[in-house]
Amino acid sequence: MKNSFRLAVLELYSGIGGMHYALKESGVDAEVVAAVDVNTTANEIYRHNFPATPLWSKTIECITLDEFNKLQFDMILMSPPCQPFTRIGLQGDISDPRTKSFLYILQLLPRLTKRPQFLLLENVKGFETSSARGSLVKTLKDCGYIYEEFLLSPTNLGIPNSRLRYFLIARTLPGKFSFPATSEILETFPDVATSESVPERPRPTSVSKQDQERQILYKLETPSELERKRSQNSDGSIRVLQEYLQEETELEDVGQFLLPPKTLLRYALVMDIVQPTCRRSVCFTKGYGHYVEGTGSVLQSCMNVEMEEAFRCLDSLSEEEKLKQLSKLRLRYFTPREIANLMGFPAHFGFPEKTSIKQQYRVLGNSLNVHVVARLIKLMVQ
Ligand SMILES: C[S@@+](CC[C@H](N)C(=O)[O-])C[C@H]1O[C@@H](n2cnc3c(N)ncnc32)[C@H](O)[C@@H]1O
Repeated sequence: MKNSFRLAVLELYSGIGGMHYALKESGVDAEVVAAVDVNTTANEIYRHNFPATPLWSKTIECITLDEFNKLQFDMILMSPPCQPFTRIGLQGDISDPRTKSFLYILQLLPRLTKRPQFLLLENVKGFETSSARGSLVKTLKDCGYIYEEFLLSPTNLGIPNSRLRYFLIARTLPGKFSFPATSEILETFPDVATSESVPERPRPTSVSKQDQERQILYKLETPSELERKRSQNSDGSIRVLQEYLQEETELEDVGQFLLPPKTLLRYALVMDIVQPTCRRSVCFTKGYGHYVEGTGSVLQSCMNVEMEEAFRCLDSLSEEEKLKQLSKLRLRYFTPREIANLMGFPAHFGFPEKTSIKQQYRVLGNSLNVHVVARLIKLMVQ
């Protein structure tokens, strides 16, 4: 029987349950009454971690109004497919078939016998200029909601990972948010005094003048990219990557995460390489571990060698010599567990034994930063 104080939550496009973890972390007294997703692998992982949650393995558009009404939910948490809105994609927006289920939800909202009090949506940067966002905002206004939009990244909370995403939180009138609502898209948390998000161990790493002078463009990077990375690494309000890494002794087979020779030779100059002492990493996407370029950072796991030394005069070397030189860095992929750490998944989150590493990267790349969403849920409800 439903506890009358506990909020009933509908988790749409539930994937591996990033929203569910965020809900738990938010401390809001709530229970997921149904999670919906069509992806078999994601659903197996969801079930593995939330065996007691009703998981509907079907497409959203085949769920009837009646079935939704029966759930009596107070909150919707959802991350609709983002491919129709990605800046590098075709931006099919509402004409992309993958937006169909989202438009179906917008049609249902005014027809529900009891409208949910709260709604949170996550999507990629790019969604804010889409027609889908226009339809969402119109529906919310027509249904008597107030809303606030955000463009946030885990770096806003001192986490050394970029994952800039669009978020919208909404609640029904006459309720109001605890912060002054604006018509702007907020790029920081309204309630986060900077000191609150600063982690315990920020030690600003100042780059010495001598080091700066030694920095040369040995990779295919523009001077402004290099400068951006340097300034991120010296931002003491961000934690260091080391805090999110596994001990190599913890890894069953570290060899499987080392970059294979072919990849080293082909992509060394375009990879985003970070060290454990860095305060940054780029967004991990679903192609991580499979494609190298633009899918996430790789880690230099041997620190006895300067990166600059490994890349010196690379062009003039034979393939064999090149490989020998680059191998000294022991470049490896972040493990799925390390990516889960950066994305805020708790230590007890796990994968069923049969989930391959490739599948783990894929579902994590599709998921979200739990800490960022937890903070937004709290902000929406309080
Ligand atoms: C961006 S991911 C959401 C990830 C999720 N928040 C998580 O933490 O893993 C989108 C998810 O929507 C699911 N999906 C896409 N279209 C769907 C539909 N029409 N009905 C149900 N699920 C759908 C995909 O299988 C995918 O898992």
